[in-house]
Amino acid sequence: MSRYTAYDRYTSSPYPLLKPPSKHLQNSRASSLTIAMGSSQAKDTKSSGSAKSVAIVGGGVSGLTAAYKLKSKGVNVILFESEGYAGGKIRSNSENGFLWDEGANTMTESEKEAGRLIDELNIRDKQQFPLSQHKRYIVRNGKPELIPSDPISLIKSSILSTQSKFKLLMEPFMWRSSDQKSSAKVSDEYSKESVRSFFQRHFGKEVVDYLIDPFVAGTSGGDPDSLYMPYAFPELWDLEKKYGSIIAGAILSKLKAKSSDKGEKNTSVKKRNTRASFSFHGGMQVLIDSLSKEVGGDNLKLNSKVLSLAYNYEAKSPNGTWSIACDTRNSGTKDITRKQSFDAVIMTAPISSVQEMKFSVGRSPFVLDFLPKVSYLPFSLLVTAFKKETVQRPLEGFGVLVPSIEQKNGLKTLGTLFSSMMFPDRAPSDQYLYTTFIGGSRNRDLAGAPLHALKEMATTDLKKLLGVEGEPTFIKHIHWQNAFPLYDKDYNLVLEAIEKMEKSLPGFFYAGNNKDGLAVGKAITSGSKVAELVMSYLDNKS
Ligand SMILES: Cc1cc2nc3c(=O)[nH]c(=O)nc-3n(C[C@H](O)[C@H](O)[C@H](O)COP(=O)(O)OP(=O)(O)OC[C@H]3O[C@@H](n4cnc5c(N)ncnc54)[C@H](O)[C@@H]3O)c2cc1C
Ligand SMILES: C=Cc1c2[nH]c(c1C)Cc1[nH]c(c(CCC(=O)O)c1C)Cc1[nH]c(c(C)c1CCC(=O)O)Cc1[nH]c(c(C)c1C=C)C2
Repeated sequence: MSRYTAYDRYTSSPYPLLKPPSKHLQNSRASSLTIAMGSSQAKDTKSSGSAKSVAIVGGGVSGLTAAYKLKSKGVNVILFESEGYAGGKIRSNSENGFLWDEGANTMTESEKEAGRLIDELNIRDKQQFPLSQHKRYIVRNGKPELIPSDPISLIKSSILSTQSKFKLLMEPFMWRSSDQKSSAKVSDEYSKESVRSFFQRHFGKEVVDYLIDPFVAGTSGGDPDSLYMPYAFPELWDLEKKYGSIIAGAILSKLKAKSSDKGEKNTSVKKRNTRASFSFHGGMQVLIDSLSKEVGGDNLKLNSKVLSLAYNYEAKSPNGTWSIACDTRNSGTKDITRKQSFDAVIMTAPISSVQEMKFSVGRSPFVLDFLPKVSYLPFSLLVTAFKKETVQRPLEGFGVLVPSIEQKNGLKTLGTLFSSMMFPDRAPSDQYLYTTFIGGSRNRDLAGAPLHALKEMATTDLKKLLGVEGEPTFIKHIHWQNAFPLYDKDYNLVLEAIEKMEKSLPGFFYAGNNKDGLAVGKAITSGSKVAELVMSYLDNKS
């Protein structure tokens, strides 16, 4: 299974053996439909008999989920994917007894839609939970320290100074009842506050340096100065608005949720630990393969890079249709192909790709100059294996994260997943497999370093942290030039521009991780929700 992309460079080894819902946007959808269609057009067409057709652009997990959901409701779908494979930022690979993920390594069911999809696809029995997943490490003074997993062990641990522990204990005193008149003040004062400033106000600098900084690096590739609270942690941002203290707020809202759950039946989904991370036997690819199978090969147009989208309508008819032109040269076709007549379009390609596409409405071009430039984070992943006897201090668990401040101890990587400790069947039994992340907003330049330099960085850090000796027995390099969008200070402008596109273009919908959050579960929810919106749009279209 080897796949090379033009979009993201993939370099093979020279060693053969070797939680942000964009509520503002979701709420605005109903009004955008009214504007796009006019109230006189809103007729029920369920009984019209003719099947509707929808074009989906982008075959990542959000596009595949949208296609699967629509198809299961009887809608004709065609999914256009520029690469020769589906999955986008999810893909697994295997060679010589090793199996590794090149994009997302794990996911959770924090989003209900993710659990629902796994059940619908019938892949529950393929779920694979990492061994000792709660053992996660942070580097302090050059050494990996276990991150305490509950408040008592945090107080007991040596990961924070006494002063920081005291500040943590005092944070609940920032609490205000939600009906206090000044309740919105804190967040208003610090409107668009950076992640660093927010957590520093609540917990102090050391907590930011040793807990928040590595956490945001390990979940978004960002850093506390570039990320902004309303987009990076919308739930905590809202909790503060409501309660002042985030610890007290979290406890109170958990209690409220528990009491409102009491009446509900104890379903198997409810009993599941939705926060646990997992993959599948065969890697994250299992999810993609299963979705692709459901969507069906004929509906999945690979090697089809969308170049332009046109909304065509006739003066006297209220209902227009979309046509799409794509470059299919990679699939052996000589030319640009035009596919006609879709009732709606779901766009899941990154904004940077949308900016390269041409849009038109009738005979007029629809110019996208209002779409701001999105900043994307580059990454290199180094997958390495070492003979077990050459690793002096192997650690059990999920992985280790390196706080920025620890760069002073010569560490250059952002963190390493203990891939075969989590999933022992992914490497021969005499070897350990690791996945090391380099780059992100902390070290944009390092992400593009040549392989020999990246290999040196990864092995040097693994030597310091785990005591690996000698050369890796196996190495793979994956480079993502645009791994994640950075939800920075002005990300609201991007979200507003997406909303403007949706309002201005009839039957045009946007979904995916450039809008609704980075986690795989959020991309699934995004695809699922957009399919529902499209269904109600189609039902209202005559
Ligand atoms: C290295 C890495 C590690 C990650 N780790 C995790 C993790 O452990 N857990 C987790 O929950 N999430 C993780 N993520 C994030 C998660 O994988 C992504 O956010 C999610 O998969 C995005 O899905 P998507 O469908 O929104 O976008 P994408 O997967 O980016 O899909 C968009 C698709 O659009 C296609 N496209 C672009 N332009 C065009 C065009 N012109 N025409 C047609 N198609 C086009 C692209 O080829 C792509 O397939 C990770 C991501 C990366 C990169
Ligand atoms: C060091 C860099 C990275 C590592 N993984 C990612 C990066 C950038 C990418 C990533 N990992 C997760 C997500 C989803 C985030 C979400 O909102 O759920 C993304 C985009 C999953 C994840 N990884 C870590 C945590 C705490 C989570 C959240 C889910 C969970 O709790 O399991 C921590 C972590 N990431 C990396 C390492 C080495 C590590 C911890 C030791 C690598």
